[in-house]
Amino acid sequence: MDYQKISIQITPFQEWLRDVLNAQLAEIGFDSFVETETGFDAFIPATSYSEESLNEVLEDFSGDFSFEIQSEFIADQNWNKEWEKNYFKPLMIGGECLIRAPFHTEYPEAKYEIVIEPNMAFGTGNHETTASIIALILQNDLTGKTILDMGCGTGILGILASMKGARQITAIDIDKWSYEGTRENAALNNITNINAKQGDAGLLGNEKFDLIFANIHKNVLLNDMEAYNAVLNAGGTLIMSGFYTEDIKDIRTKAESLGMKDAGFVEKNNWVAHSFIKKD
Ligand SMILES: C[S@@+](CC[C@H](N)C(=O)[O-])C[C@H]1O[C@@H](n2cnc3c(N)ncnc32)[C@H](O)[C@@H]1O
Repeated sequence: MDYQKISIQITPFQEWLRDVLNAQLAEIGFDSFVETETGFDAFIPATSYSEESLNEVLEDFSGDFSFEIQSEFIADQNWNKEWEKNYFKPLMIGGECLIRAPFHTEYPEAKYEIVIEPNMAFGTGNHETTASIIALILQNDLTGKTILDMGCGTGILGILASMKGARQITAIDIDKWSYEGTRENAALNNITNINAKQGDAGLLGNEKFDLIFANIHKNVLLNDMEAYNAVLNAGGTLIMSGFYTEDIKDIRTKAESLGMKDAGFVEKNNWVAHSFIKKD
């Protein structure tokens, strides 16, 4: 797929504005964001890009802020190179989980080493939401557990769960790149117990899980939480992420209305990963 890369510098720079713009641009089709010192780079499939829609989003803030915008067309075959060159560096989380690409040659040793082939799927550990869930997984023994990884992206969470002893992982993503990426990344890491599927909560059936990750976004979580709850074993944990601190109340209200118990949350740069336990 060809992509359009839009680099935006914000003056005066405000982190909260970067988060707000990322959320609003996601609504008009941008699907990946990379933070820069005074702004961010945003990526959108070239066929979905509309300069007019972008300007409409920025106009709302133009009274208080100015934006310097650069636009670059990235042909399909250049994407990996672009990523490799600029963004994806070996990353250590919690002192024991290293995430790297196959092309990295220098990296520290780690107890868990995850190799991710960068493509258009989300999930290299660089985003706060992924990093927070990885940190939570590292704190737990998953031996023998069954896992559902909703919105699996690169498959990174399911791969770590498998390395931590999970028995079987179902990984679902609505996006074809992510579904294919999860299969490829599982193979790259010699993981054989991840069953990747393309789709959404509509694919969930009778199979039950001990632990569910859903790092998607607020609206999908609110909409599909009932379906996640329905396939969670009693006493099992649902970890949701992909929303902001100010959204905790809505997420919690919905979870509690379904009979789940608040099991705490972690917060990183205003991004939240919230755990809930299904009552026995
Ligand atoms: C923020 S990424 C998370 C990727 C990875 N799990 C991680 O933690 O880094 C969200 C993923 O959810 C997928 N997604 C969006 N809506 C979905 C839905 N309704 N059901 C399943 N997956 C969805 C997107 O395609 C994307 O890959």
